[in-house]
Amino acid sequence: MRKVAVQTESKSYDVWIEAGCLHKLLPMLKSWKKQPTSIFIITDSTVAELYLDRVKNQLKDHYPLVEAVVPAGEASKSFVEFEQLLTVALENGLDRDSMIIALGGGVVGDIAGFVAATYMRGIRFVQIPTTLLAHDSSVGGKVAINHRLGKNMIGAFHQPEMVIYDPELLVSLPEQEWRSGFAEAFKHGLIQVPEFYQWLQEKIDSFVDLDVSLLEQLLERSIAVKAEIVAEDEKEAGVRAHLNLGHTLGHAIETQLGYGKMTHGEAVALGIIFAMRLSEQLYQVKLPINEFKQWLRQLGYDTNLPKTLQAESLLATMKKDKKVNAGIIRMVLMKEVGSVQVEEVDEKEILTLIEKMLGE
Ligand SMILES: NC(=O)c1ccc[n+]([C@@H]2O[C@H](COP(=O)([O-])OP(=O)(O)OC[C@H]3O[C@@H](n4cnc5c(N)ncnc54)[C@H](O)[C@@H]3O)[C@@H](O)[C@H]2O)c1
Ligand SMILES: O=C(O)C(=O)C[C@@H](O)[C@H](O)[C@H](O)COP(=O)(O)O
Ligand SMILES: [Zn+2]
Repeated sequence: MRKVAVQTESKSYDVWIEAGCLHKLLPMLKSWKKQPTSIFIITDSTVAELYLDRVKNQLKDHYPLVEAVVPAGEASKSFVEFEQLLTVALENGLDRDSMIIALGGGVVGDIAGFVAATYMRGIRFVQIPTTLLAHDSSVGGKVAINHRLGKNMIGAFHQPEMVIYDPELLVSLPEQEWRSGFAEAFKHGLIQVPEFYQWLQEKIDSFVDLDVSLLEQLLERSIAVKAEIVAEDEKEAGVRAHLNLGHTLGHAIETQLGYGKMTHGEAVALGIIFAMRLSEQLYQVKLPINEFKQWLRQLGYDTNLPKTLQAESLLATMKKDKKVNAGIIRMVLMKEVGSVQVEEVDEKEILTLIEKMLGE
Protein backbone atom coordinates (compact mmCIF):
# COMPACT_ATOMS: atom_id res chain seq x y z
CA MET A 1 0.00 0.00 0.00
CA ARG A 2 1.24 3.53 -0.76
CA LYS A 3 1.88 5.52 2.36
CA VAL A 4 2.80 9.13 3.07
CA ALA A 5 4.05 9.75 6.59
CA VAL A 6 3.09 13.05 8.16
CA GLN A 7 5.29 14.08 11.07
CA THR A 8 4.21 17.16 12.93
CA GLU A 9 5.13 18.52 16.33
CA SER A 10 1.78 17.50 17.77
CA LYS A 11 1.33 14.13 16.05
CA SER A 12 2.78 11.70 13.52
CA TYR A 13 0.43 9.70 11.36
CA ASP A 14 0.15 7.97 8.00
CA VAL A 15 -1.90 8.61 4.91
CA TRP A 16 -2.73 5.24 3.34
CA ILE A 17 -3.50 5.30 -0.37
CA GLU A 18 -4.69 2.25 -2.30
CA ALA A 19 -7.67 1.26 -4.41
CA GLY A 20 -9.93 -0.82 -2.14
CA CYS A 21 -8.16 0.10 1.11
CA LEU A 22 -11.39 1.12 2.84
CA HIS A 23 -11.77 -2.60 3.58
CA LYS A 24 -8.77 -2.33 5.86
CA LEU A 25 -10.40 0.18 8.19
CA LEU A 26 -11.38 -2.38 10.83
CA PRO A 27 -7.99 -4.15 11.08
CA MET A 28 -6.29 -0.78 11.18
CA LEU A 29 -8.48 0.37 14.06
CA LYS A 30 -8.07 -2.96 15.84
CA SER A 31 -4.30 -2.47 15.80
CA TRP A 32 -4.60 0.63 17.99
CA LYS A 33 -3.36 0.12 21.53
CA LYS A 34 -6.01 2.33 23.07
CA GLN A 35 -9.27 1.15 21.53
CA PRO A 36 -12.06 3.68 20.94
CA THR A 37 -14.96 3.30 23.35
CA SER A 38 -17.36 4.32 20.58
CA ILE A 39 -17.18 5.72 17.05
CA PHE A 40 -19.09 8.74 15.76
CA ILE A 41 -19.31 8.66 11.96
CA ILE A 42 -19.94 12.06 10.40
CA THR A 43 -20.75 12.23 6.70
CA ASP A 44 -22.90 14.21 4.25
CA SER A 45 -26.15 13.36 2.52
CA THR A 46 -24.57 12.39 -0.82
CA VAL A 47 -21.74 10.31 0.64
CA ALA A 48 -24.11 8.64 3.12
CA GLU A 49 -26.11 7.18 0.23
CA LEU A 50 -22.98 5.93 -1.48
CA TYR A 51 -20.60 4.72 1.21
CA LEU A 52 -21.93 4.96 4.77
CA ASP A 53 -23.12 1.33 4.86
CA ARG A 54 -19.70 0.06 3.79
CA VAL A 55 -18.15 1.74 6.82
CA LYS A 56 -20.92 0.79 9.24
CA ASN A 57 -20.97 -2.85 8.14
CA GLN A 58 -17.28 -3.19 8.91
CA LEU A 59 -17.54 -1.63 12.35
CA LYS A 60 -20.97 -2.42 13.73
CA ASP A 61 -20.12 -5.70 15.44
CA HIS A 62 -17.00 -4.27 17.02
CA TYR A 63 -17.74 -0.76 18.32
CA PRO A 64 -20.82 1.15 19.50
CA LEU A 65 -21.63 3.42 16.52
CA VAL A 66 -23.22 6.83 16.35
CA GLU A 67 -23.85 8.57 13.03
CA ALA A 68 -24.80 12.01 11.76
CA VAL A 69 -25.45 13.16 8.22
CA VAL A 70 -25.08 16.85 7.33
CA PRO A 71 -26.55 18.26 4.12
CA ALA A 72 -24.06 18.00 1.23
CA GLY A 73 -22.31 21.27 0.40
CA GLU A 74 -20.26 24.14 1.76
CA ALA A 75 -23.19 25.65 3.67
CA SER A 76 -22.81 22.82 6.20
CA LYS A 77 -19.55 24.27 7.52
CA SER A 78 -21.74 26.38 9.80
CA PHE A 79 -22.31 27.17 13.48
CA VAL A 80 -25.72 25.49 13.25
CA GLU A 81 -24.38 22.17 11.95
CA PHE A 82 -21.44 22.36 14.35
CA GLU A 83 -23.75 22.75 17.33
CA GLN A 84 -26.02 19.95 16.12
CA LEU A 85 -23.09 17.57 15.77
CA LEU A 86 -21.93 18.38 19.30
CA THR A 87 -25.46 17.77 20.54
CA VAL A 88 -25.50 14.34 18.89
CA ALA A 89 -22.15 13.58 20.51
CA LEU A 90 -23.40 14.63 23.96
CA GLU A 91 -26.77 12.93 23.66
CA ASN A 92 -25.05 9.68 22.75
CA GLY A 93 -22.60 9.85 25.60
CA LEU A 94 -19.37 10.05 23.61
CA ASP A 95 -16.45 10.13 26.03
CA ARG A 96 -12.83 11.19 25.78
CA ASP A 97 -11.84 7.84 24.26
CA SER A 98 -14.56 7.94 21.65
CA MET A 99 -13.41 8.86 18.20
CA ILE A 100 -14.82 10.46 15.10
CA ILE A 101 -14.67 9.27 11.52
CA ALA A 102 -14.94 12.01 8.89
CA LEU A 103 -16.35 10.22 5.85
CA GLY A 104 -16.57 12.66 2.96
CA GLY A 105 -14.98 15.58 1.20
CA GLY A 106 -13.37 18.67 2.62
CA VAL A 107 -16.59 19.98 4.10
CA VAL A 108 -17.12 16.88 6.22
CA GLY A 109 -13.42 16.66 7.05
CA ASP A 110 -13.27 20.28 8.19
CA ILE A 111 -16.42 20.28 10.33
CA ALA A 112 -15.98 16.76 11.74
CA GLY A 113 -12.38 17.61 12.53
CA PHE A 114 -13.49 20.76 14.30
CA VAL A 115 -16.01 18.77 16.34
CA ALA A 116 -13.16 16.37 17.22
CA ALA A 117 -10.91 19.31 18.15
CA THR A 118 -13.47 20.86 20.47
CA TYR A 119 -15.56 18.03 21.95
CA MET A 120 -14.37 17.63 25.56
CA ARG A 121 -11.37 19.77 24.46
CA GLY A 122 -10.33 17.27 21.84
CA ILE A 123 -10.85 13.63 20.89
CA ARG A 124 -9.27 11.46 18.21
CA PHE A 125 -10.48 11.41 14.61
CA VAL A 126 -9.82 9.56 11.37
CA GLN A 127 -10.16 11.02 7.89
CA ILE A 128 -11.70 8.92 5.11
CA PRO A 129 -11.60 11.34 2.17
CA THR A 130 -14.07 10.75 -0.66
CA THR A 131 -13.22 13.64 -2.98
CA LEU A 132 -10.05 14.47 -4.88
CA LEU A 133 -9.90 17.85 -3.18
CA ALA A 134 -9.80 16.13 0.17
CA HIS A 135 -6.25 14.93 -0.57
CA ASP A 136 -5.44 18.44 0.58
CA SER A 137 -8.05 18.94 3.31
CA SER A 138 -7.64 15.56 5.03
CA VAL A 139 -3.93 16.13 5.66
CA GLY A 140 -2.38 18.77 7.87
CA GLY A 141 -4.91 19.26 10.63
CA LYS A 142 -6.56 22.53 9.64
CA VAL A 143 -10.18 22.08 10.74
CA ALA A 144 -12.81 24.81 10.66
CA ILE A 145 -16.24 26.17 9.98
CA ASN A 146 -17.10 29.32 8.05
CA HIS A 147 -18.42 32.64 9.32
CA ARG A 148 -20.62 34.73 7.05
CA LEU A 149 -17.75 37.26 7.01
CA GLY A 150 -15.08 34.80 5.96
CA LYS A 151 -14.03 31.24 5.16
CA ASN A 152 -12.64 28.96 7.88
CA MET A 153 -12.64 31.82 10.36
CA ILE A 154 -13.52 29.62 13.33
CA GLY A 155 -11.24 26.63 13.65
CA ALA A 156 -8.29 24.84 15.13
CA PHE A 157 -5.23 22.78 14.28
CA HIS A 158 -6.08 19.19 15.16
CA GLN A 159 -4.31 16.35 13.38
CA PRO A 160 -6.11 13.10 12.51
CA GLU A 161 -4.90 9.71 13.77
CA MET A 162 -4.72 8.41 10.22
CA VAL A 163 -6.04 9.05 6.74
CA ILE A 164 -7.48 6.17 4.70
CA TYR A 165 -7.64 7.21 1.07
CA ASP A 166 -9.38 4.76 -1.23
CA PRO A 167 -9.33 6.14 -4.80
CA GLU A 168 -12.12 3.73 -5.73
CA LEU A 169 -14.48 5.96 -3.77
CA LEU A 170 -13.77 8.77 -6.20
CA VAL A 171 -15.33 7.06 -9.22
CA SER A 172 -18.73 8.52 -8.35
CA LEU A 173 -17.49 12.13 -8.33
CA PRO A 174 -19.13 14.50 -10.79
CA GLU A 175 -16.82 16.29 -13.23
CA GLN A 176 -17.05 19.59 -11.38
CA GLU A 177 -15.63 17.98 -8.25
CA TRP A 178 -12.68 16.57 -10.20
CA ARG A 179 -12.09 20.10 -11.44
CA SER A 180 -12.21 21.45 -7.92
CA GLY A 181 -9.81 18.84 -6.57
CA PHE A 182 -7.23 19.19 -9.30
CA ALA A 183 -6.78 22.89 -8.55
CA GLU A 184 -5.14 22.04 -5.21
CA ALA A 185 -2.84 19.50 -6.90
CA PHE A 186 -1.81 22.16 -9.46
CA LYS A 187 -1.17 24.47 -6.51
CA HIS A 188 1.12 21.93 -4.85
CA GLY A 189 3.18 21.72 -8.04
CA LEU A 190 3.25 25.46 -8.60
CA ILE A 191 4.46 26.36 -5.13
CA GLN A 192 7.26 23.87 -4.74
CA VAL A 193 7.71 21.11 -7.30
CA PRO A 194 7.93 22.24 -10.95
CA GLU A 195 8.49 18.60 -12.08
CA PHE A 196 5.19 17.59 -10.48
CA TYR A 197 3.43 20.52 -12.15
CA GLN A 198 4.94 19.51 -15.50
CA TRP A 199 3.98 15.87 -14.90
CA LEU A 200 0.39 16.97 -14.26
CA GLN A 201 0.38 19.02 -17.47
CA GLU A 202 1.60 15.99 -19.41
CA LYS A 203 -0.79 13.48 -17.85
CA ILE A 204 -4.01 15.43 -17.31
CA ASP A 205 -5.86 16.59 -20.39
CA SER A 206 -9.33 15.45 -19.38
CA PHE A 207 -11.21 14.25 -16.31
CA VAL A 208 -12.87 11.39 -18.14
CA ASP A 209 -11.87 7.81 -17.27
CA LEU A 210 -8.93 8.70 -15.07
CA ASP A 211 -6.75 5.67 -14.55
CA VAL A 212 -6.75 4.52 -10.90
CA SER A 213 -3.01 3.85 -10.78
CA LEU A 214 -2.34 7.31 -12.20
CA LEU A 215 -4.65 8.69 -9.54
CA GLU A 216 -2.79 6.84 -6.80
CA GLN A 217 0.50 8.30 -8.01
CA LEU A 218 -0.99 11.75 -8.19
CA LEU A 219 -2.43 11.52 -4.69
CA GLU A 220 0.86 10.28 -3.28
CA ARG A 221 2.91 13.01 -4.95
CA SER A 222 0.51 15.82 -4.13
CA ILE A 223 0.07 14.72 -0.51
CA ALA A 224 3.85 14.39 -0.14
CA VAL A 225 4.23 18.09 -0.96
CA LYS A 226 1.68 19.02 1.66
CA ALA A 227 3.11 16.62 4.25
CA GLU A 228 6.60 18.06 3.87
CA ILE A 229 5.39 21.63 4.37
CA VAL A 230 3.14 20.77 7.31
CA ALA A 231 5.99 18.84 8.96
CA GLU A 232 8.15 21.94 8.77
CA ASP A 233 5.52 24.39 9.97
CA GLU A 234 2.43 22.81 11.53
CA LYS A 235 0.76 26.02 12.74
CA GLU A 236 1.53 28.31 9.79
CA ALA A 237 4.19 30.46 11.37
CA GLY A 238 6.05 30.60 8.06
CA VAL A 239 6.34 28.30 5.07
CA ARG A 240 2.88 26.72 5.50
CA ALA A 241 1.38 29.97 4.22
CA HIS A 242 2.67 28.92 0.77
CA LEU A 243 -0.20 26.41 0.71
CA ASN A 244 -2.44 29.47 0.61
CA LEU A 245 -1.46 30.38 -2.96
CA GLY A 246 -4.65 31.51 -4.70
CA HIS A 247 -6.67 31.52 -1.49
CA THR A 248 -6.62 35.24 -0.61
CA LEU A 249 -8.80 36.06 -3.60
CA GLY A 250 -10.25 32.52 -3.83
CA HIS A 251 -11.76 32.64 -0.35
CA ALA A 252 -13.06 36.18 -0.98
CA ILE A 253 -14.79 34.95 -4.14
CA GLU A 254 -16.44 32.07 -2.23
CA THR A 255 -17.56 34.41 0.57
CA GLN A 256 -18.85 37.12 -1.75
CA LEU A 257 -20.74 34.75 -4.08
CA GLY A 258 -22.26 32.90 -1.11
CA TYR A 259 -20.82 29.61 0.19
CA GLY A 260 -21.24 26.77 -2.26
CA LYS A 261 -22.01 28.89 -5.34
CA MET A 262 -18.56 28.15 -6.73
CA THR A 263 -16.44 25.15 -5.72
CA HIS A 264 -13.42 25.83 -3.53
CA GLY A 265 -10.97 24.58 -6.14
CA GLU A 266 -12.44 26.62 -8.97
CA ALA A 267 -12.25 29.75 -6.80
CA VAL A 268 -8.64 28.88 -5.90
CA ALA A 269 -7.79 28.46 -9.60
CA LEU A 270 -9.03 32.01 -10.22
CA GLY A 271 -7.06 33.16 -7.20
CA ILE A 272 -3.90 31.54 -8.58
CA ILE A 273 -4.30 33.32 -11.92
CA PHE A 274 -4.75 36.57 -10.00
CA ALA A 275 -1.69 35.94 -7.82
CA MET A 276 0.41 35.11 -10.89
CA ARG A 277 -0.66 38.29 -12.68
CA LEU A 278 0.09 40.39 -9.63
CA SER A 279 3.47 38.67 -9.30
CA GLU A 280 4.35 39.56 -12.89
CA GLN A 281 3.55 43.20 -12.17
CA LEU A 282 5.35 43.41 -8.85
CA TYR A 283 8.43 41.34 -9.63
CA GLN A 284 8.77 42.23 -13.33
CA VAL A 285 8.96 38.52 -14.17
CA LYS A 286 7.36 36.46 -16.91
CA LEU A 287 5.22 33.55 -15.70
CA PRO A 288 3.47 30.91 -17.86
CA ILE A 289 0.04 32.42 -17.18
CA ASN A 290 -1.43 32.01 -20.67
CA GLU A 291 -0.30 28.40 -20.86
CA PHE A 292 -1.86 27.74 -17.41
CA LYS A 293 -5.13 29.44 -18.38
CA GLN A 294 -5.31 27.56 -21.66
CA TRP A 295 -4.84 24.23 -19.87
CA LEU A 296 -7.48 25.19 -17.28
CA ARG A 297 -9.96 26.15 -20.01
CA GLN A 298 -9.32 22.87 -21.82
CA LEU A 299 -10.23 21.14 -18.55
CA GLY A 300 -13.46 23.13 -18.33
CA TYR A 301 -12.50 25.80 -15.79
CA ASP A 302 -13.85 29.31 -16.21
CA THR A 303 -10.78 31.52 -16.10
CA ASN A 304 -12.74 34.78 -15.83
CA LEU A 305 -14.01 36.30 -12.59
CA PRO A 306 -17.82 36.08 -12.30
CA LYS A 307 -19.25 39.40 -13.46
CA THR A 308 -21.63 39.61 -10.49
CA LEU A 309 -18.67 40.22 -8.17
CA GLN A 310 -17.68 43.71 -7.10
CA ALA A 311 -14.06 44.75 -6.75
CA GLU A 312 -14.56 46.83 -3.57
CA SER A 313 -16.43 44.01 -1.80
CA LEU A 314 -13.78 41.46 -2.77
CA LEU A 315 -11.08 43.75 -1.44
CA ALA A 316 -12.98 44.27 1.83
CA THR A 317 -13.20 40.48 2.30
CA MET A 318 -9.54 40.02 1.37
CA LYS A 319 -8.71 42.46 4.17
CA LYS A 320 -10.15 39.91 6.62
CA ASP A 321 -7.95 37.08 5.34
CA LYS A 322 -6.01 35.24 8.06
CA LYS A 323 -2.67 36.28 6.58
CA VAL A 324 -3.50 39.98 7.01
CA ASN A 325 -1.16 41.68 9.45
CA ALA A 326 -1.94 45.07 11.00
CA GLY A 327 -4.45 45.72 8.25
CA ILE A 328 -2.01 44.98 5.42
CA ILE A 329 -2.91 42.27 2.93
CA ARG A 330 -0.26 39.57 2.60
CA MET A 331 -0.43 37.31 -0.42
CA VAL A 332 1.48 34.33 -1.74
CA LEU A 333 3.29 35.56 -4.86
CA MET A 334 5.44 33.72 -7.38
CA LYS A 335 8.85 34.54 -8.79
CA GLU A 336 8.89 31.45 -10.97
CA VAL A 337 7.07 28.13 -11.05
CA GLY A 338 8.17 26.30 -7.90
CA SER A 339 9.23 29.42 -6.03
CA VAL A 340 6.74 31.44 -3.99
CA GLN A 341 6.89 33.83 -1.07
CA VAL A 342 4.53 35.77 1.14
CA GLU A 343 4.51 39.47 0.39
CA GLU A 344 2.70 42.54 1.65
CA VAL A 345 0.69 44.01 -1.20
CA ASP A 346 -0.65 47.53 -1.60
CA GLU A 347 -4.42 47.31 -1.70
CA LYS A 348 -4.61 49.80 -4.58
CA GLU A 349 -2.65 47.38 -6.76
CA ILE A 350 -5.09 44.62 -5.78
CA LEU A 351 -8.15 46.73 -6.50
CA THR A 352 -6.85 47.88 -9.88
CA LEU A 353 -6.09 44.34 -11.02
CA ILE A 354 -9.45 42.98 -9.82
CA GLU A 355 -11.24 45.78 -11.68
CA LYS A 356 -9.23 45.01 -14.81
CA MET A 357 -10.00 41.28 -14.57
CA LEU A 358 -13.71 41.94 -13.97
CA GLY A 359 -13.74 43.95 -17.18
CA GLU A 360 -12.18 41.17 -19.30
N1 LIG B 1 -8.51 21.75 5.93
C1 LIG B 1 -7.81 22.02 4.85
O1 LIG B 1 -6.57 22.03 4.85
C2 LIG B 1 -8.53 22.27 3.56
C3 LIG B 1 -7.83 22.20 2.35
C4 LIG B 1 -8.54 22.41 1.17
C5 LIG B 1 -9.91 22.65 1.21
N2 LIG B 1 -10.54 22.69 2.40
C6 LIG B 1 -11.99 22.87 2.46
O2 LIG B 1 -12.59 21.75 1.82
C7 LIG B 1 -13.89 22.11 1.37
C8 LIG B 1 -14.10 21.62 -0.04
O3 LIG B 1 -13.99 20.22 -0.04
P1 LIG B 1 -14.62 19.36 -1.22
O4 LIG B 1 -14.29 19.97 -2.52
O5 LIG B 1 -14.26 17.96 -0.97
O6 LIG B 1 -16.16 19.65 -1.04
P2 LIG B 1 -17.35 18.77 -0.42
O7 LIG B 1 -16.94 18.09 0.78
O8 LIG B 1 -18.52 19.70 -0.35
O9 LIG B 1 -17.60 17.71 -1.57
C9 LIG B 1 -18.03 18.17 -2.82
C10 LIG B 1 -19.34 17.51 -3.26
O10 LIG B 1 -19.06 16.17 -3.64
C11 LIG B 1 -19.93 15.27 -2.96
N3 LIG B 1 -19.17 14.04 -2.80
C12 LIG B 1 -18.21 13.78 -1.89
N4 LIG B 1 -17.67 12.59 -2.12
C13 LIG B 1 -18.29 12.08 -3.19
C14 LIG B 1 -18.14 10.90 -3.94
N5 LIG B 1 -17.20 10.01 -3.65
N6 LIG B 1 -18.97 10.70 -4.99
C15 LIG B 1 -19.88 11.62 -5.33
N7 LIG B 1 -20.07 12.77 -4.68
C16 LIG B 1 -19.26 13.00 -3.63
C17 LIG B 1 -20.28 15.98 -1.69
O11 LIG B 1 -21.49 15.48 -1.15
C18 LIG B 1 -20.39 17.42 -2.17
O12 LIG B 1 -21.65 17.64 -2.73
C19 LIG B 1 -13.95 23.63 1.47
O13 LIG B 1 -14.75 23.98 2.56
C20 LIG B 1 -12.52 24.04 1.69
O14 LIG B 1 -12.43 25.24 2.43
C21 LIG B 1 -9.89 22.50 3.57
O1 LIG C 1 -3.29 23.46 4.70
C1 LIG C 1 -3.10 24.66 4.49
O2 LIG C 1 -2.36 25.35 5.21
C2 LIG C 1 -3.78 25.35 3.38
O3 LIG C 1 -3.72 26.55 3.27
C3 LIG C 1 -4.54 24.48 2.42
C4 LIG C 1 -5.66 25.20 1.70
O4 LIG C 1 -5.86 24.54 0.47
C5 LIG C 1 -7.00 25.13 2.45
O5 LIG C 1 -8.02 25.62 1.65
C6 LIG C 1 -7.02 25.75 3.82
O6 LIG C 1 -8.21 25.43 4.48
C7 LIG C 1 -6.93 27.24 3.78
O7 LIG C 1 -6.59 27.66 5.06
P1 LIG C 1 -6.98 29.07 5.66
O8 LIG C 1 -6.09 29.15 6.85
O9 LIG C 1 -6.71 30.11 4.64
O10 LIG C 1 -8.42 29.00 6.00
ZN1 LIG D 1 -7.69 25.16 -0.44
